[in-house]
This record gives sequence, C-alpha cells and structure tokens, in this order.
Amino acid sequence: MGTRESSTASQLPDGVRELLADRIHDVADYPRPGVMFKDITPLLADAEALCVLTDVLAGIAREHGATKIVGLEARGFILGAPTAVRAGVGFVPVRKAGKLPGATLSQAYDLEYGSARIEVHAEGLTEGDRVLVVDDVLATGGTAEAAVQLLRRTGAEVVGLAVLLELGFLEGRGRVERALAGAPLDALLAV
Ligand SMILES: O=P(O)(O)OC[C@H]1O[C@H](OP(=O)(O)OP(=O)(O)O)[C@H](O)[C@@H]1O
Ligand SMILES: Nc1ncnc2[nH]cnc12
Repeated sequence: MGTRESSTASQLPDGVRELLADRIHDVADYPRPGVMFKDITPLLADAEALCVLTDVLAGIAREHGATKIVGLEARGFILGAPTAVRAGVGFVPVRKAGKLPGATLSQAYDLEYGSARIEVHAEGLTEGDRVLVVDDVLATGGTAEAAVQLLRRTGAEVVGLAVLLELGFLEGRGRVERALAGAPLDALLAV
C-alpha cells in the first residue's frame, strides 16, 4: 500500500509505519465497482503488527485520558477491544441497528458505499466518561461523524478519534473535525 505521512501529530516509532502499511492490502472493485477496498486482515493476522498497533492506540488513549474505548462495528471492535485491555479501561460497542438488546440511542449516516444506522446502549456511557473512538478506516467520515454525534447524546465527553488509516482523497477529515469540535483526530496512516 502506498502511503503519505499522516496529517495528524501522531508520531509512529521507526519502522512501525512500514510494518502496518505493508500489511494493508488494496482490493480493487470491492464491495462495489470503483471502490478500492483497504483490507486490514493481513495486518490482523500478523502477531507483531497487531501488537504494535494495539500498543500505539493504547498510548493515544492514555495521552487523552480516556476512561472508555468505543469501537465502531465491525472492524472497530477488532482494534478497539484489545486497545481497551492494553489501556486498562472498559470497551463500549457502537453497533449497526438492531443488534443491541437494551434501550438504545440511534443515529443515521451515509457510507462510501451505502447508508446505515448505528446505535449505542443508552446507559452504556454517562457524564464523566471520557471516550476515545477507535476505528480502522476513515473514508467519507460519515460513520465517525455519526458516532461522535451519537456518543455526545449519552452525556459522555468524546476526547478523540483514532483510526488506523485515513483515505484522504475522500475528504472525510473536515466533517469529522467539525463534529469533534476541537478533540483530536489521530490517523496513524494516510493515503
Ligand atoms: O468514513 P466512512 O465513509 O463512514 O467509512 C468508514 C467506515 O466504513 C467501514 O465500515 P463498514 O460500515 O463497511 O463496516 P464493517 O466494519 O462492518 O465492515 C469502516 O470500518 C469504517 O467504519
Ligand atoms: N475503501 C475502503 N476500504 C476499507 N474500508 C472502508 N470503509 C469505507 N471505505 C473503505
């Protein structure tokens, strides 16, 4: 995968950028013609890369004083849960509609390739929680924007969003930064 430097302040230790970037593979025309899908499964399958990625994300969580990690279904769960363990905080899932058993708050959004609705348990977060949102890819920013808006409605403070990879050409950063209202957006890699 060809990458440029992230436009965030995230400083990756020597060699880590390559370790991660080399294990994200391009898949053309998936899931729709015209989409270049960024497949993170080779990275997940590599013990060293997964461990390093989790450590970097946990470092961001500590830096921001996060008390909870929120992962966005589904790939955000894979990265978010081990990050929470490493950071010593709890994990809260934001799920696609209809998957959570309790009372939920809900938010609709558009994707690069479709539209969807996300939900969180209404009592999963409360005032006083400091939330770091974790996901794999920032594309159009629709998912992250909706997640930040949804999480604010719980009363929690969103202290940042951390993603493995930002697709800069889709220009999602602006809308997400507006939603974050000053909280940092850390993208470890950007193309
Ligand atoms: O910035 P956006 O344009 O909103 O796109 C980014 C989102 O799209 C992908 O999730 P997807 O909804 O495809 O679900 P998955 O993780 O379940 O595959 C990705 O994991 C992000 O959550
Ligand atoms: N091009 C892409 N690759 C991987 N995940 C995505 N989520 C939205 N767009 C994506």
